[in-house]
Amino acid sequence: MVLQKKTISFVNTSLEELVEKAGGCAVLDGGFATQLEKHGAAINDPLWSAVCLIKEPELIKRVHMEYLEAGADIIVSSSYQATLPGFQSRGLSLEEGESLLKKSVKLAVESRDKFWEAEKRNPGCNGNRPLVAASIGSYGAYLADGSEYSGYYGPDVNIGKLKDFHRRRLQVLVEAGPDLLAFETIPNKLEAQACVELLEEENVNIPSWICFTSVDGENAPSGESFQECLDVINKSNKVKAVGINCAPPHFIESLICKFKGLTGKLIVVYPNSGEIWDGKAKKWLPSTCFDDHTFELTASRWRDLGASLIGGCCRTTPSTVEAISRVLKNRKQLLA
Ligand SMILES: C[S+](C)CC[C@H](N)C(=O)O
Ligand SMILES: N[C@@H](CCS)C(=O)O
Ligand SMILES: [Zn+2]
Repeated sequence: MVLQKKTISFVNTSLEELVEKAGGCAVLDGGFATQLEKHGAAINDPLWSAVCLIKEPELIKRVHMEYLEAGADIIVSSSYQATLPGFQSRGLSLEEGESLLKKSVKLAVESRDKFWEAEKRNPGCNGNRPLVAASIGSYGAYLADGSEYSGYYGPDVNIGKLKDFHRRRLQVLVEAGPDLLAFETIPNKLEAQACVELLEEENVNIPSWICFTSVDGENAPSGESFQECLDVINKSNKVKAVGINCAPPHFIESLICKFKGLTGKLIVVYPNSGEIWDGKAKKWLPSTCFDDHTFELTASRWRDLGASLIGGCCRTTPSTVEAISRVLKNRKQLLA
C-alpha cells in the first residue's frame, strides 16, 4: 500500500503567511513571567523575568514548550526586561549582557525547533511552524517603577535618550535571528516614534509589531490619543502589526474597533487577565478579570472584529492559550 505523504513546507514563514495559514488569526503565547512564577521562579527583582536568563535558562525553555504545546503559533522571548544597563548594574560586563540577550532568542528558537521536530511528524500537523518574536520591553519596563502603565518618563527623557536606550539591545536581538520583533507595553507616542526611527536607522529587516498599554481603554497611558500614536507607526513599512498588550481584556473589543479605523496594519491583541500592576508594591492587585472560559468566549469576537494575532499577557497561562487556540483553530476547521 502506498501511503500518501502530506507535503509540509518547512521554509521560513512571514508573519502575513503565518496569519493566513492560521485561517486569518494566529495565536500568541500568554504571560511568560507569570508562568515562570508558577514554576517557583523568584522574579521580584529589578530584572523581573530576565533574572531567569542568568539563573534558570532551562525553566525558560520549559515555559516556551508549554506555550507551544498549548497551541501558540508565536512565542515571545524572555527579553522583556533584559537590558544592557540592567545587566551592568548587576555587575555583568557589556559582553556578558549581550550574550544573555542572544541567549533569550536562542532558548526560544531551540524550544521551537524541538517542538517542531516532533510536531511535523504528527499526522494532524497543520504545517504552521511557530515563529519566535524577540521581546523588546519599553523603557518604563527597565525603569521598573510602573511607568509602562503611566507613560510618564519625566522631563529629561527625550527621543535621543530613548533611542540610545533601545539601540544596542535592538542590534543584538536582531543579530540573534528571531523571526519577529515585539515592542511591548509602549506607553506613549515619543517611545513609538523612537522605535520607528530606530528600525529605519538600523535598517532592520525583521518584521515588527508595536504594542501599547492602556489604562483608560481609550488612549495610551500618557493620555495621548491612539490616533496620534498610530499616525507615527503608519508611516513605517517595517512595522507589520500594531496593537495592545498587558491592558485589561474588557478594553480590547472597543480598542480593536478604534485601531481598525486608524491603521491598515495587522492588529495584535494580548491583554492581561484584568488584574492591575502596582508598580510600587510590585504585585498584582485584584480587579475585574477574565478567566480562561471568558477568553475562549471572547477571542472569536476579537477575531471577527479584525484582530489577526491574539494571545494573553500577564497573569494568563498556558491554559488560557489553550482556550484561545481551541476556539480559533476549531473555527478554522469549521470554515475549511
Ligand atoms: C509588565 S510589568 C508587570 C513588568 C514588571 C515591571 N516592569 C517592574 O519591574 O516592576
Ligand atoms: N512578554 C512579557 C510581557 C510582559 S508585559 C511577558 O509575558 O512576561
Ligand atoms: Zn504583561
